[in-house]
Amino acid sequence: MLALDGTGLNLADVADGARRRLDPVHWDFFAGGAGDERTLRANEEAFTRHRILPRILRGAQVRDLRISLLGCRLAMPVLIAPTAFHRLAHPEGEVATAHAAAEAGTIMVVSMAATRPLEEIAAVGGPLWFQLYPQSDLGFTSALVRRAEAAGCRALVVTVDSPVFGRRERDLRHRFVDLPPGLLCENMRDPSGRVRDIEMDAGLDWPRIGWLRELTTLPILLKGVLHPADARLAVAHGVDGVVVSNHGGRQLDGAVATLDALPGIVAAVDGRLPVLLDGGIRRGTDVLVALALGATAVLVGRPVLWGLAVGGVAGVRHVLDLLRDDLDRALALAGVAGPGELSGDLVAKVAGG
Ligand SMILES: Cc1cc2nc3c(=O)[nH]c(=O)nc-3n(C[C@H](O)[C@H](O)[C@H](O)COP(=O)(O)O)c2cc1C
Ligand SMILES: CCCCCCC(=O)C(=O)O
Repeated sequence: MLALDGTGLNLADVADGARRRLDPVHWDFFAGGAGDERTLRANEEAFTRHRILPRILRGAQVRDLRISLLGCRLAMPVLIAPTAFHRLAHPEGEVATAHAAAEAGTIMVVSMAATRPLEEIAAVGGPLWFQLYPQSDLGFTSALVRRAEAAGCRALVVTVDSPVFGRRERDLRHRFVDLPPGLLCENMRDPSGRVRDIEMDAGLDWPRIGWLRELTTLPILLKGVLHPADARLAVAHGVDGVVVSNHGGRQLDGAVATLDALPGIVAAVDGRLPVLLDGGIRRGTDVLVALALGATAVLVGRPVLWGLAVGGVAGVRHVLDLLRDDLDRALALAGVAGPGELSGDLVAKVAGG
Protein backbone atom coordinates (compact mmCIF):
# COMPACT_ATOMS: atom_id res chain seq x y z
CA MET A 1 0.00 0.00 0.00
CA LEU A 2 1.32 3.42 -0.93
CA ALA A 3 1.99 5.33 2.28
CA LEU A 4 1.82 9.02 1.55
CA ASP A 5 4.19 10.90 3.86
CA GLY A 6 4.31 7.66 5.86
CA THR A 7 0.94 8.63 7.33
CA GLY A 8 -1.62 7.80 4.68
CA LEU A 9 -3.46 5.22 6.74
CA ASN A 10 -6.86 6.82 6.31
CA LEU A 11 -8.57 9.67 4.49
CA ALA A 12 -7.98 12.09 7.36
CA ASP A 13 -4.23 11.50 6.95
CA VAL A 14 -4.50 12.19 3.23
CA ALA A 15 -6.45 15.38 3.98
CA ASP A 16 -3.68 16.50 6.36
CA GLY A 17 -1.10 15.91 3.63
CA ALA A 18 -3.18 17.92 1.16
CA ARG A 19 -3.61 20.81 3.59
CA ARG A 20 0.16 21.02 3.98
CA ARG A 21 0.72 21.05 0.20
CA LEU A 22 -2.06 23.24 -1.12
CA ASP A 23 -2.16 27.01 -1.34
CA PRO A 24 -4.37 27.93 1.66
CA VAL A 25 -6.78 29.76 -0.68
CA HIS A 26 -7.26 26.64 -2.74
CA TRP A 27 -7.49 24.43 0.34
CA ASP A 28 -10.31 26.61 1.59
CA PHE A 29 -12.07 26.50 -1.79
CA PHE A 30 -11.96 22.70 -1.74
CA ALA A 31 -12.62 22.14 1.96
CA GLY A 32 -15.15 24.86 2.62
CA GLY A 33 -18.91 24.98 2.66
CA ALA A 34 -21.63 27.60 2.66
CA GLY A 35 -22.61 29.88 5.54
CA ASP A 36 -21.70 28.50 8.97
CA GLU A 37 -20.84 25.13 7.38
CA ARG A 38 -23.53 23.41 9.45
CA THR A 39 -24.53 21.12 6.61
CA LEU A 40 -20.90 20.40 5.76
CA ARG A 41 -20.35 19.15 9.33
CA ALA A 42 -23.77 17.45 9.51
CA ASN A 43 -22.94 15.17 6.59
CA GLU A 44 -20.08 13.52 8.48
CA GLU A 45 -21.82 13.70 11.87
CA ALA A 46 -24.83 11.79 10.53
CA PHE A 47 -22.63 8.74 10.03
CA THR A 48 -21.52 8.88 13.67
CA ARG A 49 -25.19 8.56 14.70
CA HIS A 50 -25.57 5.26 12.88
CA ARG A 51 -24.07 2.04 14.23
CA ILE A 52 -23.73 -1.34 12.61
CA LEU A 53 -25.46 -4.46 13.97
CA PRO A 54 -23.11 -7.16 12.66
CA ARG A 55 -24.24 -10.68 11.86
CA ILE A 56 -22.11 -13.65 12.94
CA LEU A 57 -21.19 -17.10 11.67
CA ARG A 58 -22.31 -16.47 8.11
CA GLY A 59 -19.18 -17.63 6.31
CA ALA A 60 -18.49 -14.31 4.56
CA GLN A 61 -14.92 -15.34 3.71
CA VAL A 62 -15.26 -14.40 0.02
CA ARG A 63 -16.58 -10.91 -0.57
CA ASP A 64 -17.63 -9.50 -3.92
CA LEU A 65 -17.80 -5.70 -3.97
CA ARG A 66 -18.85 -5.38 -7.60
CA ILE A 67 -22.11 -3.76 -8.67
CA SER A 68 -23.93 -2.99 -11.91
CA LEU A 69 -25.19 0.54 -12.31
CA LEU A 70 -27.04 1.92 -15.34
CA GLY A 71 -25.25 -0.43 -17.69
CA CYS A 72 -21.79 -0.06 -16.11
CA ARG A 73 -19.98 -2.77 -14.17
CA LEU A 74 -18.06 -1.28 -11.23
CA ALA A 75 -15.41 -2.91 -9.05
CA MET A 76 -16.98 -1.32 -5.98
CA PRO A 77 -20.03 0.78 -5.09
CA VAL A 78 -17.97 3.98 -4.78
CA LEU A 79 -17.84 6.56 -7.58
CA ILE A 80 -15.93 9.82 -7.93
CA ALA A 81 -18.23 12.81 -7.42
CA PRO A 82 -17.96 15.75 -9.82
CA THR A 83 -15.69 18.43 -8.41
CA ALA A 84 -14.41 21.57 -10.06
CA PHE A 85 -10.91 22.74 -10.89
CA HIS A 86 -8.68 19.66 -10.41
CA ARG A 87 -5.68 21.55 -11.79
CA LEU A 88 -5.68 23.60 -8.59
CA ALA A 89 -4.76 20.34 -6.86
CA HIS A 90 -2.36 18.86 -9.41
CA PRO A 91 -0.94 19.97 -12.79
CA GLU A 92 -2.45 16.96 -14.59
CA GLY A 93 -5.85 17.77 -13.13
CA GLU A 94 -8.84 15.68 -14.20
CA VAL A 95 -6.72 13.45 -16.47
CA ALA A 96 -4.87 12.13 -13.40
CA THR A 97 -8.17 11.55 -11.59
CA ALA A 98 -9.52 9.67 -14.60
CA HIS A 99 -6.47 7.36 -14.68
CA ALA A 100 -6.97 6.50 -11.01
CA ALA A 101 -10.69 5.87 -11.49
CA ALA A 102 -10.02 3.61 -14.47
CA GLU A 103 -7.37 1.65 -12.53
CA ALA A 104 -9.75 1.24 -9.61
CA GLY A 105 -12.57 0.10 -11.89
CA THR A 106 -14.99 2.86 -11.06
CA ILE A 107 -16.77 5.78 -12.68
CA MET A 108 -15.48 9.32 -12.62
CA VAL A 109 -18.20 11.94 -12.88
CA VAL A 110 -16.50 14.76 -14.78
CA SER A 111 -17.49 18.22 -13.60
CA MET A 112 -18.72 20.76 -16.10
CA ALA A 113 -16.14 22.98 -14.35
CA ALA A 114 -13.24 20.65 -15.26
CA THR A 115 -9.92 22.32 -16.02
CA ARG A 116 -8.99 19.78 -18.72
CA PRO A 117 -11.10 19.32 -21.87
CA LEU A 118 -13.55 16.44 -21.69
CA GLU A 119 -11.98 14.76 -24.72
CA GLU A 120 -8.56 14.56 -23.00
CA ILE A 121 -10.17 13.03 -19.90
CA ALA A 122 -12.09 10.57 -22.07
CA ALA A 123 -8.90 9.55 -23.90
CA VAL A 124 -7.81 7.83 -20.67
CA GLY A 125 -10.41 5.18 -21.51
CA GLY A 126 -12.20 4.64 -18.19
CA PRO A 127 -15.96 4.95 -17.73
CA LEU A 128 -17.11 8.55 -17.38
CA TRP A 129 -20.35 10.28 -16.57
CA PHE A 130 -20.70 14.00 -17.30
CA GLN A 131 -22.08 16.51 -14.79
CA LEU A 132 -24.15 19.29 -16.26
CA TYR A 133 -25.34 22.63 -14.96
CA PRO A 134 -28.03 23.25 -17.60
CA GLN A 135 -27.49 26.72 -19.06
CA SER A 136 -30.34 29.01 -20.05
CA ASP A 137 -28.79 29.07 -23.54
CA LEU A 138 -30.41 25.87 -24.80
CA GLY A 139 -28.22 25.80 -27.91
CA PHE A 140 -25.07 25.78 -25.80
CA THR A 141 -26.52 23.18 -23.40
CA SER A 142 -27.52 20.98 -26.30
CA ALA A 143 -24.04 21.26 -27.87
CA LEU A 144 -22.45 20.31 -24.55
CA VAL A 145 -24.66 17.23 -24.25
CA ARG A 146 -23.64 16.22 -27.78
CA ARG A 147 -19.99 16.76 -26.82
CA ALA A 148 -20.44 14.47 -23.79
CA GLU A 149 -22.09 11.84 -25.98
CA ALA A 150 -19.32 12.07 -28.59
CA ALA A 151 -16.66 11.71 -25.88
CA GLY A 152 -18.29 8.44 -24.81
CA CYS A 153 -19.77 9.55 -21.49
CA ARG A 154 -22.23 6.95 -20.31
CA ALA A 155 -24.64 9.14 -18.33
CA LEU A 156 -25.51 12.75 -17.58
CA VAL A 157 -25.58 13.93 -13.97
CA VAL A 158 -27.71 17.06 -13.87
CA THR A 159 -27.04 19.20 -10.83
CA VAL A 160 -30.31 20.60 -9.53
CA ASP A 161 -29.33 22.09 -6.16
CA SER A 162 -27.74 25.25 -7.51
CA PRO A 163 -30.28 27.81 -8.70
CA VAL A 164 -27.83 30.36 -7.31
CA PHE A 165 -24.29 30.00 -6.00
CA GLY A 166 -23.96 29.19 -2.28
CA ARG A 167 -22.46 31.84 -0.02
CA ARG A 168 -18.99 30.50 0.69
CA GLU A 169 -17.46 32.78 3.23
CA ARG A 170 -13.98 31.27 3.13
CA ASP A 171 -13.80 32.22 -0.56
CA LEU A 172 -15.23 35.67 0.12
CA ARG A 173 -12.59 36.30 2.79
CA HIS A 174 -9.83 35.29 0.36
CA ARG A 175 -11.48 37.18 -2.51
CA PHE A 176 -11.15 33.96 -4.48
CA VAL A 177 -13.17 34.75 -7.57
CA ASP A 178 -11.01 33.75 -10.54
CA LEU A 179 -8.92 30.78 -11.54
CA PRO A 180 -5.17 31.50 -11.75
CA PRO A 181 -3.86 32.47 -15.21
CA GLY A 182 -3.75 29.53 -17.61
CA LEU A 183 -6.56 27.59 -15.93
CA LEU A 184 -9.97 27.62 -17.59
CA CYS A 185 -13.26 25.73 -17.48
CA GLU A 186 -12.38 23.92 -20.69
CA ASN A 187 -15.88 22.54 -21.25
CA MET A 188 -17.32 26.02 -21.45
CA ARG A 189 -15.65 26.85 -24.76
CA ASP A 190 -18.20 27.88 -27.37
CA PRO A 191 -17.78 27.44 -31.14
CA SER A 192 -15.97 30.80 -31.38
CA GLY A 193 -13.34 29.54 -28.89
CA ARG A 194 -14.52 31.87 -26.12
CA VAL A 195 -14.74 30.30 -22.66
CA ARG A 196 -18.06 31.19 -21.09
CA ASP A 197 -18.76 31.64 -17.38
CA ILE A 198 -20.85 28.87 -15.83
CA GLU A 199 -24.34 30.16 -15.17
CA MET A 200 -26.30 29.00 -12.14
CA ASP A 201 -29.75 29.20 -13.70
CA ALA A 202 -32.50 29.97 -11.21
CA GLY A 203 -34.98 29.39 -14.02
CA LEU A 204 -34.17 25.67 -14.23
CA ASP A 205 -37.41 23.72 -13.78
CA TRP A 206 -39.07 20.34 -14.42
CA PRO A 207 -40.02 21.15 -18.03
CA ARG A 208 -36.31 21.66 -18.75
CA ILE A 209 -35.61 18.21 -17.32
CA GLY A 210 -38.28 16.98 -19.75
CA TRP A 211 -36.46 18.85 -22.55
CA LEU A 212 -33.18 17.14 -21.61
CA ARG A 213 -34.97 13.79 -21.49
CA GLU A 214 -36.09 14.35 -25.10
CA LEU A 215 -32.63 15.59 -26.12
CA THR A 216 -30.56 12.53 -25.24
CA THR A 217 -30.83 8.80 -24.85
CA LEU A 218 -28.09 8.83 -22.22
CA PRO A 219 -29.25 7.88 -18.73
CA ILE A 220 -29.99 11.04 -16.73
CA LEU A 221 -29.44 11.31 -12.98
CA LEU A 222 -30.58 14.30 -10.92
CA LYS A 223 -27.98 15.34 -8.35
CA GLY A 224 -29.14 17.26 -5.31
CA VAL A 225 -32.41 15.55 -4.44
CA LEU A 226 -33.29 15.78 -0.73
CA HIS A 227 -37.12 15.94 -0.57
CA PRO A 228 -39.18 12.77 -1.16
CA ALA A 229 -41.71 14.71 -3.27
CA ASP A 230 -38.91 15.66 -5.67
CA ALA A 231 -37.79 12.04 -5.85
CA ARG A 232 -41.34 11.11 -6.95
CA LEU A 233 -41.29 13.91 -9.55
CA ALA A 234 -37.96 12.60 -10.80
CA VAL A 235 -39.53 9.20 -11.39
CA ALA A 236 -42.49 10.85 -13.14
CA HIS A 237 -40.13 12.78 -15.45
CA GLY A 238 -38.43 9.65 -16.68
CA VAL A 239 -35.01 10.18 -15.16
CA ASP A 240 -32.84 7.14 -14.57
CA GLY A 241 -31.41 7.83 -11.13
CA VAL A 242 -31.18 10.31 -8.29
CA VAL A 243 -28.23 11.44 -6.20
CA VAL A 244 -29.11 12.35 -2.63
CA SER A 245 -26.75 15.27 -2.21
CA ASN A 246 -26.49 18.70 -0.63
CA HIS A 247 -23.42 19.54 -2.75
CA GLY A 248 -21.11 18.69 0.15
CA GLY A 249 -22.64 21.51 2.22
CA ARG A 250 -21.59 24.14 -0.33
CA GLN A 251 -25.01 25.37 -1.39
CA LEU A 252 -27.89 25.61 1.14
CA ASP A 253 -26.37 25.75 4.61
CA GLY A 254 -28.89 24.25 7.00
CA ALA A 255 -29.96 21.62 4.48
CA VAL A 256 -30.46 18.15 5.90
CA ALA A 257 -27.52 15.75 6.08
CA THR A 258 -27.67 13.38 3.15
CA LEU A 259 -27.70 10.23 5.27
CA ASP A 260 -30.70 11.60 7.18
CA ALA A 261 -32.52 12.33 3.91
CA LEU A 262 -31.74 8.94 2.37
CA PRO A 263 -34.51 6.76 3.91
CA GLY A 264 -37.24 9.18 2.75
CA ILE A 265 -35.89 9.18 -0.80
CA VAL A 266 -35.50 5.41 -0.87
CA ALA A 267 -39.11 5.02 0.27
CA ALA A 268 -40.39 7.54 -2.28
CA VAL A 269 -38.54 5.93 -5.17
CA ASP A 270 -39.61 2.46 -4.04
CA GLY A 271 -37.09 0.55 -6.15
CA ARG A 272 -37.97 2.27 -9.43
CA LEU A 273 -34.58 4.01 -9.78
CA PRO A 274 -31.10 3.63 -8.34
CA VAL A 275 -30.54 6.02 -5.43
CA LEU A 276 -26.98 7.28 -5.00
CA LEU A 277 -25.69 9.35 -2.09
CA ASP A 278 -22.77 11.68 -1.52
CA GLY A 279 -21.60 13.86 1.35
CA GLY A 280 -19.33 12.91 4.23
CA ILE A 281 -18.25 9.43 3.08
CA ARG A 282 -14.86 8.97 4.73
CA ARG A 283 -14.74 5.29 5.76
CA GLY A 284 -15.75 1.93 4.39
CA THR A 285 -18.20 1.69 7.27
CA ASP A 286 -19.89 4.87 5.92
CA VAL A 287 -20.34 3.13 2.57
CA LEU A 288 -21.76 0.08 4.34
CA VAL A 289 -24.27 2.15 6.32
CA ALA A 290 -25.43 4.13 3.25
CA LEU A 291 -25.94 0.95 1.24
CA ALA A 292 -27.71 -0.80 4.10
CA LEU A 293 -30.13 2.15 4.27
CA GLY A 294 -30.95 1.76 0.58
CA ALA A 295 -28.31 3.54 -1.48
CA THR A 296 -27.20 1.66 -4.59
CA ALA A 297 -23.79 3.34 -4.49
CA VAL A 298 -22.04 6.38 -3.05
CA LEU A 299 -19.80 9.12 -4.43
CA VAL A 300 -16.83 10.81 -2.80
CA GLY A 301 -15.82 14.40 -3.45
CA ARG A 302 -13.18 16.05 -1.28
CA PRO A 303 -11.11 12.93 -0.42
CA VAL A 304 -10.37 12.51 -4.14
CA LEU A 305 -9.09 16.09 -4.29
CA TRP A 306 -6.88 15.42 -1.25
CA GLY A 307 -5.41 12.36 -2.93
CA LEU A 308 -4.86 14.31 -6.13
CA ALA A 309 -3.07 17.11 -4.27
CA VAL A 310 -0.85 14.69 -2.38
CA GLY A 311 0.13 12.31 -5.14
CA GLY A 312 -1.62 12.79 -8.50
CA VAL A 313 -2.75 9.46 -9.99
CA ALA A 314 -1.17 7.45 -7.16
CA GLY A 315 -2.76 9.68 -4.54
CA VAL A 316 -6.28 9.31 -5.93
CA ARG A 317 -5.69 5.59 -6.37
CA HIS A 318 -4.61 5.41 -2.74
CA VAL A 319 -7.83 7.10 -1.61
CA LEU A 320 -9.95 4.70 -3.67
CA ASP A 321 -7.95 1.68 -2.45
CA LEU A 322 -8.34 2.78 1.17
CA LEU A 323 -12.11 3.00 0.73
CA ARG A 324 -12.32 -0.34 -1.06
CA ASP A 325 -10.16 -2.17 1.50
CA ASP A 326 -12.02 -0.53 4.38
CA LEU A 327 -15.39 -1.52 2.87
CA ASP A 328 -14.20 -5.07 2.30
CA ARG A 329 -13.07 -5.39 5.92
CA ALA A 330 -16.29 -3.80 7.21
CA LEU A 331 -18.39 -6.26 5.20
CA ALA A 332 -16.37 -9.20 6.55
CA LEU A 333 -16.74 -7.98 10.12
CA ALA A 334 -20.47 -7.44 9.63
CA GLY A 335 -20.88 -10.95 8.20
CA VAL A 336 -21.90 -9.74 4.75
CA ALA A 337 -20.58 -11.10 1.44
CA GLY A 338 -21.36 -8.10 -0.77
CA PRO A 339 -23.45 -4.99 -1.39
CA GLY A 340 -26.50 -7.02 -2.43
CA GLU A 341 -26.74 -8.58 1.03
CA LEU A 342 -26.94 -5.29 2.91
CA SER A 343 -30.25 -4.36 4.52
CA GLY A 344 -31.63 -1.85 6.99
CA ASP A 345 -31.71 -4.29 9.92
CA LEU A 346 -27.89 -4.09 10.01
CA VAL A 347 -27.99 -0.44 11.10
CA ALA A 348 -29.16 1.16 14.34
CA LYS A 349 -29.65 4.89 14.77
CA VAL A 350 -28.40 6.21 18.10
CA ALA A 351 -29.13 9.54 19.78
CA GLY A 352 -25.70 11.10 20.28
CA GLY A 353 -22.60 11.34 18.12
C1 LIG B 1 -14.25 21.65 -4.40
C2 LIG B 1 -15.59 21.09 -4.80
C3 LIG B 1 -16.07 21.34 -6.07
C4 LIG B 1 -17.31 20.82 -6.46
N1 LIG B 1 -17.72 21.01 -7.72
C5 LIG B 1 -18.89 20.49 -8.13
C6 LIG B 1 -19.31 20.64 -9.46
O1 LIG B 1 -18.61 21.20 -10.29
N2 LIG B 1 -20.51 20.13 -9.80
C7 LIG B 1 -21.31 19.47 -8.88
O2 LIG B 1 -22.41 19.03 -9.23
N3 LIG B 1 -20.91 19.30 -7.61
C8 LIG B 1 -19.73 19.77 -7.22
N4 LIG B 1 -19.30 19.58 -5.95
C9 LIG B 1 -20.11 18.75 -5.02
C10 LIG B 1 -19.67 17.27 -5.11
O3 LIG B 1 -20.07 16.72 -6.33
C11 LIG B 1 -20.29 16.42 -4.00
O4 LIG B 1 -21.68 16.64 -3.96
C12 LIG B 1 -19.69 16.68 -2.62
O5 LIG B 1 -18.33 17.03 -2.70
C13 LIG B 1 -19.84 15.44 -1.77
O6 LIG B 1 -19.39 15.66 -0.49
P1 LIG B 1 -17.93 15.22 0.07
O7 LIG B 1 -16.98 16.23 -0.47
O8 LIG B 1 -18.14 15.29 1.54
O9 LIG B 1 -17.65 13.81 -0.42
C14 LIG B 1 -18.08 20.07 -5.53
C15 LIG B 1 -17.59 19.83 -4.26
C16 LIG B 1 -16.35 20.31 -3.89
C17 LIG B 1 -15.84 20.01 -2.51
C1 LIG C 1 -18.90 29.68 -11.29
C2 LIG C 1 -18.00 28.47 -11.21
C3 LIG C 1 -18.84 27.28 -10.94
C4 LIG C 1 -18.02 26.17 -10.40
C5 LIG C 1 -18.93 25.28 -9.67
C6 LIG C 1 -18.19 24.35 -8.86
C7 LIG C 1 -19.06 23.83 -7.78
O1 LIG C 1 -20.08 23.29 -8.01
C8 LIG C 1 -18.62 23.99 -6.43
O2 LIG C 1 -19.27 23.46 -5.54
O3 LIG C 1 -17.62 24.69 -6.22
